[in-house]
Parts: sequence; C-alpha cells; structure tokens
Amino acid sequence: MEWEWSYLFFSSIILLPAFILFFSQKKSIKCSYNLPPGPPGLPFFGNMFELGTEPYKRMSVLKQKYGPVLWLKLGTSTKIMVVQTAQAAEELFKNHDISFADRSILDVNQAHSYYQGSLSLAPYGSFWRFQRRICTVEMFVHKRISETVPVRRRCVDNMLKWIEKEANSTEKGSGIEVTRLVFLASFNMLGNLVLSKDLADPESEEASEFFNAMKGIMKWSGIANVSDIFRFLRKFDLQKLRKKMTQDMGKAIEIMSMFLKEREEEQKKGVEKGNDFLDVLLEFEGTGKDEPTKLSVQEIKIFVLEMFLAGSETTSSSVEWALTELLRHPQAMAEVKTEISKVVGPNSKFEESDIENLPYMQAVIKESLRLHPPLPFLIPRETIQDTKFMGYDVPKGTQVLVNAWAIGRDPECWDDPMSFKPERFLDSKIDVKGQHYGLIPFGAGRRMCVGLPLGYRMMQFALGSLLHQFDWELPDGVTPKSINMDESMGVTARKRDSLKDHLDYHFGNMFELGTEPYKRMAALKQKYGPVLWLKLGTSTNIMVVQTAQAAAELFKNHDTSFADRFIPDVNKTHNYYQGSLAIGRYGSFWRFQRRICTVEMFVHKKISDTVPVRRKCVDNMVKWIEKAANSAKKGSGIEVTRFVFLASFNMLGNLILSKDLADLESEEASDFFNAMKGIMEWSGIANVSDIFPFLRKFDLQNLRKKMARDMGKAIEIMSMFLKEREEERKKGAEKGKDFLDVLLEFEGTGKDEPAKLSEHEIKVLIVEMFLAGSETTSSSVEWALTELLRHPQAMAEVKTEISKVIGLNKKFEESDIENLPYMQSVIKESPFTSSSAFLDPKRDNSRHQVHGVRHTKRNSSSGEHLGYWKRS
Ligand code: HEM
Repeated sequence: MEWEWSYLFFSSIILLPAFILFFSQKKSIKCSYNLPPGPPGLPFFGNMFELGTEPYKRMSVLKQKYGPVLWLKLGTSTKIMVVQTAQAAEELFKNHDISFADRSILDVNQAHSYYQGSLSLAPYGSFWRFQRRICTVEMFVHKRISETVPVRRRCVDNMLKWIEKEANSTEKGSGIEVTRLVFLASFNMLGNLVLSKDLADPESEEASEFFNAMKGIMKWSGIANVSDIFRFLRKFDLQKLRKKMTQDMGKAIEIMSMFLKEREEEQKKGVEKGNDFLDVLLEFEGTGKDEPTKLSVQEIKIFVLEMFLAGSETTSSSVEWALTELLRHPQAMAEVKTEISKVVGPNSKFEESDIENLPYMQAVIKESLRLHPPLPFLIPRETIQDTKFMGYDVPKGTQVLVNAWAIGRDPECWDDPMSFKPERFLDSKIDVKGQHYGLIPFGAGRRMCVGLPLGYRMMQFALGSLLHQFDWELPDGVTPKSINMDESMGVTARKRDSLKDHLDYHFGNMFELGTEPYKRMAALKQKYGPVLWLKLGTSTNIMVVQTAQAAAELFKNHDTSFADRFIPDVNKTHNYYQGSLAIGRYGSFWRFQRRICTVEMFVHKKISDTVPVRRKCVDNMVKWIEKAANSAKKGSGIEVTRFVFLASFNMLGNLILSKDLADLESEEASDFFNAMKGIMEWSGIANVSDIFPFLRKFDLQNLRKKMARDMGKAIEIMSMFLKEREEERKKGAEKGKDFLDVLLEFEGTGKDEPAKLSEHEIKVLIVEMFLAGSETTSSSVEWALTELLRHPQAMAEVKTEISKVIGLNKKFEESDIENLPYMQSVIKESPFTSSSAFLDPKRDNSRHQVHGVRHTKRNSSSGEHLGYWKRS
C-alpha cells in the first residue's frame, strides 16, 4: 500500500477538492434569482481566484463557455455581472442605461469623502446631472476646446523639447521612457486648462508636490484592495490603502486650497483672467432648484482633482499603445508618417487643425483603442434596482463591468480581430462616440466619458506631433515580434514594461491561481518553462516544478533540501502538526514515524495478512452499490464515489482499529466519520490566513475554529477507542494485532526514536492514516472508472481480461491483480491523463515551497454520477 503515500494528503492553501465545489454549488442552487451563468466559486472567496492580473482577458476566455453575460461573486458579498459582447452592450446602453447608471464606491474613495463630490462616482441623480452639464457646457464644448488650442500647443511643444533633450542625453540604442513624458504633457495640459498652471514643472515645489500627491492617488486607486472584496475588513484597512489615500488626497486638497486662495487674491487685485475651468466653477451661479446656487469649496476642489484623475493617465496610456502598435507594424508606421509629412509638410509644426486631414492616423488611433481600451472594463457601474436583463435577474447593487477589451476583439464583430489593421476604419463610419457598440473605449450611454472631446483631441495631437517630429525605432535587442504587449491593471490598463505592476504589490500571484491551480500552472509552463516562481499574498513564496526532468532533478539531487512541509493554519489546532507524519518537520521523529509505518503497517507480509479485512469491506461496498442501483430510477445513475470512499474508510478502520467506522448504525463510529469528513473539508478550503499570515489572528473564515471543533471531536473519540483497547488488553481479549496495537506496544531505543509513543502522537498518527488514505483512494478509483466510461474500447478490453482471468462465477480477489496487466495499465494511465499534481506542499528547509494538490473529480459531488449497469 506504499502507493497510497504517493497521493499525499490534505490541505495546502491552494488545495481545492470536491468538497469546495460541492458546497459552492449547493449554495447557488438555493438562490431564487435566475442569475447569468458563471464559473462556480469557492466558499468565502467566490470567484476571486478566477480574475488573474488581467481580469478582462480572463473574463474574455470565459465568454466561450458562459456566453455574452457572465456572473461572478467576489469574496462574501460582491456580485458582478460582466457584459462581454457588442450585442449585450447595446442591449445594456440602449434599453437599460438608467437601471445600470450608479457607480460602485471603492474603499479608498471614502478618503476625505471624495466620492461625495465626484462626478465619475456620483450616484445617478440631480447633482450628477448638474456636474455633467457644467462639464459639457463650460469645459468640453467645441468652442472652448478651440479657444484653448494655444494652451495645448505650448504643452506639446514642451513635451517635444523634453523628449529631444532626453534622446540626446541617453546612449544610442538604449531608448527613452516616452510614456512618462506623454503623461507629464497630459497632466500639464489639464493643469493649464483647469488652473492655468504648469503642474508638471519640476522647478516649482508646489507643483511637484501636487503632481506627486496625484500620482499617489492614482496608484492607490489602482491597487486591488482586500477591503473591497471582503467589506467586513474595511475597518482594518489591512493594506493601509485608505490611510495612504487619505494622506495623498489630503495633500492634494491642501495644495488645491492654496491655489484657490491665490486665485481669490488675484481676483481681488483685478489680475486679468484667463477664464480657465476654475474660474467657471468659482463664478457659477445656479437656480437652486435642480442645481446648487453656488458650489462649495470642497466640491470645487474635488471637481478639479477629478479632471486630473480621469484625464491624464487615460490619455497618455492611449498614446503609448498607439505608438507601440505602430512600432510593431512598420508598414503602418511608414504609412502614417508619409500621410503626416504630406499633409503637414516637413518644415511646419503639427497642428490640431491637421487632424481632420489625416484619415489614416485617425484609423490608427481607433484601431489601437479597439485593441487597447485604457479602461478595459470602463468604469464599473452598479444597478440601481432589480433588473431583468437578457432574460436574467440582476439584483440591485450588482457591479456591472462592460468588457470593452473583449468586445473590441470579438470575432462576431470584427474580421480578423486580433490583427492590427487600421485600414478597416478607412471607409467606415464607425467612431468612438458611443454609437457603435463594438468600439467603446470611452463607454456609451448616460455615463460615457464626459471628457471625450478633449481627451480624444489631446491624444491625437500628442501622437501626431510625436510621429511628425521624430523617427521612432525600437531599442537595441527588441524586435517588432518581441515587444512585450502584456498589460497591467492599475487605474488604466498600461503596458507592463513601462510602469511597475501594482497588483503584485499585495496579492502577488494570488489571482493567477484559478479554481484548478494545477491546470493554470501547467498553462504557464509554456511561457515560463519547467520551474515556475509565484508569490502569494505578502510573504508566501512558491516554486512549482512542472516537468518530469525538473521533478527528477528535485527528487534525485535535492530531495533533502526540499523535504520540509508547509503547515497550513488549520493544522495548528490541537497541535496536530506536531504529531503529524505528513506535515512533520524533516528530521529524526519523522524518520521514525515513517519507519514504523513502513515496517509495521505497509510491509508486504502485513498487507498479505490483512487480505480478509479488505475482502469484507469490498464485499460490503459491492452490496451497497447493488442495493443503491436497484432502488435508483433506471438511467439516473448512482454515486459510486461515495461508496468507494466509505469502503476505503472502512478498510482503514479495520486495519488500524479493527472497527467498522463507516457503520452508520454505531453512534460513535458515525460521529468519528463525520468529524473526519469535517477535518477533510476544512483542510481543503483555501484559507486567507495562509495567504496573509497577519490575518491569522482573525480566523476570518472560521476555519481554524471549525477545525478545532472537528479535530477535537475526532481526538476525543480516539481517546475512547484507546481506553476501550486498554481495557480489552487488560482483560486479555484475543484479537488480531492491528496498527493501534503496534503503536501501543512500540518500544524504542530512546536514541533516534522515542522509548514510547505519547497518547497524542498515537492519536494524531491514526487520524492521519484516515485523512491520507480514504479520499485519495476513492478519488483514484473514480478517475479510473470515469476514464473507462469515456473510452468504451478500453472498458471492453479490461472487462474481457478480468472475465478471462477470473471467470464469471468467481469473486475478484487481490491475488488476481498480478495476472491483469491491462487493468494495471489502466490504473497507471488514469492519474497521469486526468489529474496532474498529486503531491503535498513541500517546503525547503529555509523558505521555498513546492505546491501540489490532491485532485478529485468535480462532478462527483454535483449530482452527475457515474453510470452503472448490472453484471449479467
Ligand atoms: C483617451 C482619453 C480618455 C479615455 C479613453 C476615457 C475613457 C473613459 C471611460 C471608459 C469612462 C467610463 C464610461 C462609462 O462608464 O460608460 C470615462 C468616464 C469619465 N471620463 Fe474619461 N476618458 C478619457 C479622457 C478623459 C478626460 C481628458 C477627462 C476630463 C478631463 C475625462 C473625464 C471623465 C469623467 C469625469 C468621467 C465620468 C463620467 C460619469 O461618470 O458620468 N476623461 N472616461
């Protein structure tokens, strides 16, 4: 039975056995809403691990399985609907725009009550309408945009100068960081339009403090926050994001107060006004009916901050993407440059007025926005009321994400969607103004981007100027094919190479895992090779070994270095880990435990001596299955796994304790059975305390508590068994020597092994045998049976072999196995094809872990049972 040990045990933080799915599915069945379809989530975490670091990409993949509208749950309470096709987006914006017109407020947006004065986060209502009106009429109206051409001209000239200077001072071939300079220019344009100030001026202290505070605000808004996934954690602000946001927002507001004061003084002195956006806001006088009579100072400050937040990074990231796509497509680069030089001429500056005469450049920009919308999910909306959408019930308070990224790449909408082909827009009326739902980088409907006229203009002007002024080439060592096109999520989707990946900051690769991490990791092998490095949460380092060659290297040459185990939080209850063989530290006690198992329990003679025990248990199993099959409706199938599990449990019960522990008539036995099922369940649930060790003290999922209860129960019953056994032994009752006797009678040298085993050590070792041996065995049988059902040819062959060797009227005996080479091959083939990693998490003696999982068939607990037919 040594092979049972190769399928080692229970929990790791990424162990996701059938229980999880069982419970999550049970829950969703109870729901009375007809929700859109989506992947089953985990208890407590929901679909959190489905997201990845580029959730819009992951969601787009899920479209193939779940269709145009996807349902997700994050953490304990966040409901999310993702709209994934142009058709579904059209339905939303045309027919349900009002129902979906609220916004979700992130925890960081509570800092300085930002959300209360914000246009982009305002609930749909009169104050939002008023704010939007003032933007549309006073700031983004065509006339004002034309009046402010000189401001943008000056800012773009500065940008070109910065780039020239930087290009001249860097070594040839090493490249310059264009994004940063385009970001500075966008920020400066907004500073001049809104406040008549050069805010990216490194020589002004005030300006650079404001700039840094705004960069901070963008950074904190872009980091995934555990407080948004688990709202009950808000009060702890575990990542300190609200604190940091409060600091930077406080700084920005303080500087804004100084600007306001300056402006008031200028006004008093009668300094001639430039009539910027600040003036508009200060001078505003409303009716007091559906708009205020005056704007409060706080409202003005937040209004102004918002313009920077909404307009700077979106614009610069759009320019960066367009430039990157052109560098990847030299043909398109040549074409756009030829067009610009024809229209603008080599000796003139690129002007905003040139844009309308540059259809190819406009097409380049649309094509780039189609493939790389800077806000891939737009700005999440929220349902105002329960809404019927495309036949589904969408409850009030659901976050609605429109996957503009997936829509831009939808093959039903676009020919050859993954290719960069600006030509597709040359003779087309499709634009970005929210009327063509296949191209919605600025959103659509009531809440679409209010700054579109300005943002689009700035983007076109900046890109055109960059293309006209400079010849662009890739840095040394980078080719059009090798450019890294990965994106990273922050406030906007940016190119990963240019800005640091913020998600890594707190969550590490947590969102990479998915619900079947071994599959996700296997997919990553193609990119990262045989050994993968991951970080979970703040401190857990993981190395994943993905090929036979790397495994050979590990097991042959580094086995001792990697021989420790990771101890999950739940295994600390009742000091379980201290007596455990499976997660015990590599050392003399572990060696002794292993020896006693090998010599006393799994030695060939012992296994042969206990044939009758297994015979009895298998006979029972066959009877149970027969009975269930006779009473089940024809064709409905029976739950084979459960019976195999019971039989495995029973075999162990008999071998270890000489007891039928799956005997549901004995109260003691069924208490033990239930406690053990509990222990397996709690070990198998991914635990936030293992990802963020600083959360351990809160035991947020109550897993340690539940484990303590069930482990306590199992140990208590074990104490009773021990007492019974002691009494039997005192009475001299005759019985076969089982594993408990071996442990009780053990007498060691007291040198590299104990002289006697303590009661705790005996109990833990026995509990462990059940944990390690029952579900692993039953799940392997289930997989083998499933594979045979999927391959009727192999099924016929194995059955023919068995009936030839055994004959029809004899029972299958263990001794027959050696004469059944085909059946043995079926068993060997099954775990390899159907399940990948079966190893328990290992840890090297200092810090690394090698993670693995036990893999059980999903459907086994969801009601889709294996078919059964009677032997004729
Ligand atoms: C290329 C540049 C830009 C892009 C791609 C962009 C994109 C977007 C998107 C996708 C939305 C959400 C739409 C929705 O929820 O349906 C949005 C909203 C918004 N944008 Fe922009 N934007 C850009 C530039 C600007 C600029 C320059 C400003 C202002 C200076 C601005 C101000 C806003 C505001 C205030 C909202 C919130 C509107 C509301 O909730 O009613 N944006 N933007």
